[in-house]
Amino acid sequence: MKDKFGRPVKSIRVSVTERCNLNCFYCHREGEWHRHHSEMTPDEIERILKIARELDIRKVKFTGGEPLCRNDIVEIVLKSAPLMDRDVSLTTNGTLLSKYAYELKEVGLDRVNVSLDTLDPEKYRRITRKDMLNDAIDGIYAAVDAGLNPVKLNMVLLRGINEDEIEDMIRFAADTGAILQIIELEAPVEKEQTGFFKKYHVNPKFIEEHLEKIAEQVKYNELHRRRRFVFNFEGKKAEVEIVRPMHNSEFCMYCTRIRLTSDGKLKPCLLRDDNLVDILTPLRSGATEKELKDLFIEAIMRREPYWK
Ligand SMILES: Nc1nc2c(ncn2[C@@H]2O[C@H](COP(=O)(O)OP(=O)(O)OP(=O)(O)O)[C@@H](O)[C@H]2O)c(=O)[nH]1
Ligand code: SF4
Ligand code: SF4
Repeated sequence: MKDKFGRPVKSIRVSVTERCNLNCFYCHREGEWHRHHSEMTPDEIERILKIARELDIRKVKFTGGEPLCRNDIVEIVLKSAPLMDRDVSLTTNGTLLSKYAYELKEVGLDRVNVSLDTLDPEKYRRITRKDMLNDAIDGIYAAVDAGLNPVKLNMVLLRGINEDEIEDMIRFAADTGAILQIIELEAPVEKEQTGFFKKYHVNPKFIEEHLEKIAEQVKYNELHRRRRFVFNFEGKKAEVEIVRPMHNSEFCMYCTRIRLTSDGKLKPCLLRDDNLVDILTPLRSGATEKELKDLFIEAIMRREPYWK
């Protein structure tokens, strides 16, 4: 199904919890700024995903907070995977992944993105306020070993903190067989002028320009219209994607995602909080499938590109 701007909706990002065992200073919490404690059950998630599937949404990504903080995450994936035949993935900070990677693979998880901004324990502590770098690294190795493929590493570029680690991160990703995603710090327009954003934001365009020169192959990520640069790094194959969401009208033009917040609201855009559609409350009060599907369609119709 397409929205008013002709953009098809192909994937859903389901936040299963807003809890997290880390506390990164820049966290955008998948755009969930309202604090709440209610979470959807695996059966409720399954019911909502069935409706998504009827609307031809066939890819799901589980997010949080930290999705592995849910001790029923395996059940959630087990129930959801058969509905989404194309791509079942999860974005995690990796610290609990060595415990779950094999089981998640078994119940239908295809791939995983792991947040890793630095390989320096001191900087990791500064960013996440926790001393868990080794747990995250163990989680990455477990994910590769379990056959989750691809494993992507998400590195948010932070001025004055990890700009000097790009080579080390490329080396680590190439050594582990992971794809490195270098991500621009992002914020909605009203937060763009804050001291915080100005202090840490770096435009990663210069990295893209450099990779354009050295790449042996440029693959095209059809899902996001992002380019993936493949090159030889110290004798190993390295793959790097640059995620540049800020003021990127192309990124929004080809946005095919809708979100479901952990308290059951359909969220048409990461950067907006004023157009949510509550689907969980009607579901809990006995709404029919038709009524729930209409709510889903309403949320799709509220989608609009953020950067135009
Ligand atoms: N503006 C915007 N940024 C997004 C959106 N989805 C993801 N991002 C950015 O991309 C970063 C990485 O997100 P991931 O959850 O790893 O997913 P992804 O890389 O977009 O997706 P895949 O490559 O399919 O795994 C996030 O931290 C955001 O900065 C979105 O819908 N809108
Ligand atoms: S690990 Fe992710 S969800 Fe948790 S605090 Fe850091 S950025 Fe936020
Ligand atoms: S419209 Fe743009 S900002 Fe909003 S979710 Fe899609 S890509 Fe992100």
